[in-house]
Amino acid sequence: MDFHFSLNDVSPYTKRLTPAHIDYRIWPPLPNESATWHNARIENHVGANQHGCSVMSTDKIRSGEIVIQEYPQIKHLNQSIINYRCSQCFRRNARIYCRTKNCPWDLHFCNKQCEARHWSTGHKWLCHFPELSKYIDMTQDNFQFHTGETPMILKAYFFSAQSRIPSLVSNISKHTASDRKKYREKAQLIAAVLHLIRDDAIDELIEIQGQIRCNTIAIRETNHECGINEHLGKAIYLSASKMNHSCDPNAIAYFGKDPGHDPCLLRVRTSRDIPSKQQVCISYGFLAAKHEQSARKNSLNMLYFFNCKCEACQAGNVENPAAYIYQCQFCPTGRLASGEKYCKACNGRIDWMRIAMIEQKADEYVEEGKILKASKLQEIIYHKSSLNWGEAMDKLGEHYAMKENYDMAAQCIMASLTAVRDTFGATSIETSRELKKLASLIYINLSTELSSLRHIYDNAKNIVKEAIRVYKALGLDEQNGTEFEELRKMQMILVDIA
Ligand SMILES: C[S@@+](CC[C@H](N)C(=O)[O-])C[C@H]1O[C@@H](n2cnc3c(N)ncnc32)[C@H](O)[C@@H]1O
Repeated sequence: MDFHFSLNDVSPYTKRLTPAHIDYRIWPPLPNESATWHNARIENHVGANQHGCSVMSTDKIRSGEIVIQEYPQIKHLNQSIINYRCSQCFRRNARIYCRTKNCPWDLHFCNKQCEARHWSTGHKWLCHFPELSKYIDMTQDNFQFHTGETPMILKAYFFSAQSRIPSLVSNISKHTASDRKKYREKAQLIAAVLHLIRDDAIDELIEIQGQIRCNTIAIRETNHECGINEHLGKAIYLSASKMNHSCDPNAIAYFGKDPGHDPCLLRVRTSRDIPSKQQVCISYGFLAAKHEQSARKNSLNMLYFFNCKCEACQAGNVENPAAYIYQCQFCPTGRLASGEKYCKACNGRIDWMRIAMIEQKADEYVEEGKILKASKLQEIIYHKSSLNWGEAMDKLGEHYAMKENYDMAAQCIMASLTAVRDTFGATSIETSRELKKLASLIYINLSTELSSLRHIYDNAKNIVKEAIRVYKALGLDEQNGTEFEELRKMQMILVDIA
């Protein structure tokens, strides 16, 4: 990456400020945003198979309980939305400018309080340095995205007058040589512009970029009306960042809506019951149910610099449902991964040539929009618990729904729900989506076919009830309020009909 800025460029600016002015002690302390764990605590493990700190349950935790709610210690709004989102609270409709005329950072705020808070927690200081915004942050590549923009690095550097974020891992020795070179270049430029006087400033600024890269959480907001998941920015949560990754996580991190609708408030909820003294883990984006083990390992190594030792990976021999998509040609139970010569259940020799031909023809039909024909072929080759079968049934369900045949559509989504539930578990985001779809279809059916009402009525009641349970267990009742309200209304109407 080119910074378009050399150290020679620094001198005209640094003349304006002496090292004493820029000494780190004048940076305002950041407010302490630490959070409390419920039925869990951070423990420090030392040992061969351990990965530093982790979060352990101190008591039995029930599925759906919130283990932590936390505001970020350091956050940064996505550069592409600074014109309409508040740089302090990330809310929409930001119209107030920074108090400095011609603020080099071009920030917007939703009200004077947000502007004042941003000003007093570092912006007052950054406003003196147009060169930091113009030269260092002008490149918007992936590298910048991962390491954090200059304000984030500086807030971390001056955090509580310490020189790096306390106790966060950086795994710096595992980052690639070329990335470390880029960290050094950026650290040198920052140190030169700010005239940092500490001998170890450069090393600390490098370490911080590693810490940001290994611990930042992307803040997202889902607009449920149009289904868009907007990336608002990134942040460091000092307590939640102690949670390790698992490819089969027992907790989910999300940005819920608190009464004040703070888009940056992070919540972590358990997605199944957790016995006492067990690790509470989230997923950093890779799931055993969805991604193959080698792909997960490679991605985690590349993005976060660790070799995953979660229980799902340790088990090793656990069959990855995502890989076992085919149905044995001879027995109803056999489930096969691509290329396996024999079925483990009946020992039958598999004819892969035939499977490949059927699959290719089915794909052609899908491309031509002949969904019904495609599904007839897919039914022959895909296992009924596989996601491929789930997707096929989803498409067919859509096809019937377009033709207003809601009964058939509901039957297809029921098959898709079975595959998704078998893959991701009964209490999972994926299952909740299928349940919601199915509840809506059965509900429409209920209102359009009053004559055959009885046979679908019980079904509707059970599906809506199950959807409500899953939404509550995963915190989707708050996170996805509009949909939850719809389910609630359906439930009330179903009771009235009875
Ligand atoms: C956000 S931190 C989690 C807390 C960290 N264990 C600590 O001591 O602060 C992420 C780092 O923890 C370690 N880690 C997390 N999950 C892991 C896993 N499943 N296997 C091995 N190391 C893991 C890696 O070093 C990773 O970069």
